[in-house]
Parts: sequence; structure tokens; C-alpha cells
Amino acid sequence: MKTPEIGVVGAGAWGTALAQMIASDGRDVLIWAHEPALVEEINRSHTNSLYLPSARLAQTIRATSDLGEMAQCAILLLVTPAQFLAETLSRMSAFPRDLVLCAKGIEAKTGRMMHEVASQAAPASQIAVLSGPTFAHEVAAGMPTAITLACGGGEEQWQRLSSALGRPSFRPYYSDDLTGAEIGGAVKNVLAIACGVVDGLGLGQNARAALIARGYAEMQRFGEALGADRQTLSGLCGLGDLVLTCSSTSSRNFSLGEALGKGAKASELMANRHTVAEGAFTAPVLAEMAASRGISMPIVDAVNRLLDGADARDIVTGLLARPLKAEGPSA
Ligand SMILES: NC(=O)C1=CN([C@@H]2O[C@H](COP(=O)(O)OP(=O)(O)OC[C@H]3O[C@@H](n4cnc5c(N)ncnc54)[C@H](O)[C@@H]3O)[C@@H](O)[C@H]2O)C=CC1
Ligand SMILES: O=C(CO)COP(=O)(O)O
Repeated sequence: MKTPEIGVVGAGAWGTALAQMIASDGRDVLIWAHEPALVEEINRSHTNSLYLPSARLAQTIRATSDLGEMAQCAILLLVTPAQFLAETLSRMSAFPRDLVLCAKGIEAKTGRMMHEVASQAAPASQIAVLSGPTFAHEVAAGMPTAITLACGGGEEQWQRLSSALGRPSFRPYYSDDLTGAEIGGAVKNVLAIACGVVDGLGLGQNARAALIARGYAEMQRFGEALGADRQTLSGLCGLGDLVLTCSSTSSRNFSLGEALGKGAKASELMANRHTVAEGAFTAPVLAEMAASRGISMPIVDAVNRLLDGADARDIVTGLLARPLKAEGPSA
């Protein structure tokens, strides 16, 4: 059986939606699933009842549990949750030229961004980051979506990837800023938890808008310190995704925050879920990275303390009691 040009590593909601989007022009796609039963389900009934039950998958999507076969694809989309990327890559002995990173997070144990994890595991590959306001179920349904495609291999890699991944209703926009694209996605997940808390506590829409704007200032401060381009953060993968995720219960991060705001315990919420809320893993490492660099991120810090068991109302009282100051990202 011929190996398809494009492969997707990770058959959660996002990997499955991306495979479906890629197959929408009739091409073959190979997808690797961590769960053997899911490999069988995708091949037998063309569904993913575990992670994307709303979609009827294209017949040209084939699933495998063989990571070795994935390396034969020319373009590999890596869509495992951030904390599993290094381990998954360590099980592969060869890599294609193009690796496209789709997870939104920071490695908790090391503080590495996803492109650092990937380039250390596969130094000969060219790394790209695909990130933006993209709920999986909408992409799988073919609804119009725009996304940042940041290419470490510059415009030559962009030519290859944009023609392979672009579709009439899936529009990538070029960037060469891997760091900015990754910081946007990682930070917005933590801020979405905060916005969910505000909704869960019933604090109103003014408070949510304030949190989005002040959270964006935190994203800009952190991004600037790590060398991200401010223009990247004001685009699809930063502000765009922040707006989407901070205003919808379709977001797992927002929903986690909402439950916390309603009084649920973080430890119980985390123990009982089978889908990923990346912000919960990113918050502690992000708070630590910011503190060690002297970057003020009070909202990220508050989410981190909440996940650690602090009371939501006490946290909000603390945030509202902060000294008044100038607006602007550097303040
Ligand atoms: N769902 C969405 O709408 C979007 C998700 N993303 C990002 O994509 C990444 C993946 O998220 P989803 O596909 O939504 O996840 P999901 O919550 O739907 O599925 C969990 C995933 O984790 C995998 N997994 C569990 N244990 C594993 C292990 N030991 N090794 C490797 N994989 C393991 C499962 O196989 C499954 O693919 C996350 O970083 C998320 O932030 C990005 C854009 C949209
Ligand atoms: O990243 C996403 C949309 O762009 C999905 O957000 P959640 O992971 O919070 O569901």
C-alpha cells in the first residue's frame, strides 16, 4: 500500500479534523492514533467516537498504530498534546523534511517551546507551526477558517505547505515567526481558563472583556521578552485565537475555568477528563518562566494558583485590589 504524502500524528479532535480537512479534496491521508481501538474504529467505521463524534470521516483517511510508517510521509503534522510530543518523537527513528507543529502548549518539565522539542528530536527537518482560531468540529465540518502557518524554512517551505494544506475554506496566512505563533496559542489557553472562571462566577461581560484585553497585554509582554514579533501576536494565532477561546463553551479550557468558577475542585476536574485542556499544563510552567524573567503576568499567575486549589473568589478579590496603573502592554 502506497504511503500518502501527508500524515497526521495524533487522532484527537484536532488531528482528526485536520485529516478530514486535508482529505476534503479527495487525497489520501494517513493518521496515527495512540489508542489501538481507535485505529480499528477509524478504518472500520470511519468515525472517531472518542474525540470527534460529530464527524463522518472521509474514506481516504487511513489509520495506523505504526509510527515507523508515518516517517515515510513527506509532510507530517504533529498533533499530540504538548506534553506527549517529545515522547512520541523519541519513538520515531526517521523524520520527513517538513514537520508541522499543531499543539498549543509549553513542555511543563523543561519550559521548551514545541519547536525546540521538535528541532532537538529531528534536527534535519524544517519546522513549521500551524496555529489560530480553529475549533476542531468546525474545521471537520468544512466551515470557513483562517490560520497562521509560521514556516521556519521561510518562503520556500511556505510554498510547499500552503499548497498542500490550503483549501477553499481553510486559509493559511504566512509568517516566519515560530516563537510568536507558539506563544499566542500557549498563552491564550491559560487566559481562556480565566475567562471561564469569570463566567462561572457570574461576573459579567465587562469583566470578561477586561480580562481579554489585560490578558492580551500579558501575552505581548511575554512574547516580546522571548523574541516574538508583536505583529504575529496581533494576528490569527494570538488575538484571533484569544477572542475565540475566551468567549465560547466549545473551548475545553474555557469550560474548565467555568467549572472552577462554579466551585468545582481543580484536582477532581483534571482527574475525570479524557480530553486535553492544555492551559492547565501550561499555566504552572508559564507562570514560572515569567517570574524567572521578571515579566508581570498577574492573570496567568492567578490561574496557576486556582489550579493549585486556591479559592476563585479570593483570587478575583486579589486581582481587583491591585494598584491602579497606566494601560499599555509594557506597563
Ligand atoms: N480541539 C481543538 O479544537 C484544537 C486543538 N488544538 C491543540 O491540538 C492538540 C491536541 O488536542 P486535541 O486533538 O483536541 O486532543 P483531544 O483532547 O481531542 O485528544 C487527546 C489526545 O491525546 C492523545 N494521547 C493521550 N495519551 C497519549 C500518549 N501517552 N501519547 C500520545 N498521545 C496521547 C490521544 O490519543 C488524543 O489524540 C492540543 O495541543 C490542542 O491545544 C489546536 C487547535 C484546535
Ligand atoms: O485551540 C482551540 C481553538 O483554536 C481549541 O481550544 P480548547 O483546547 O480550549 O478547546
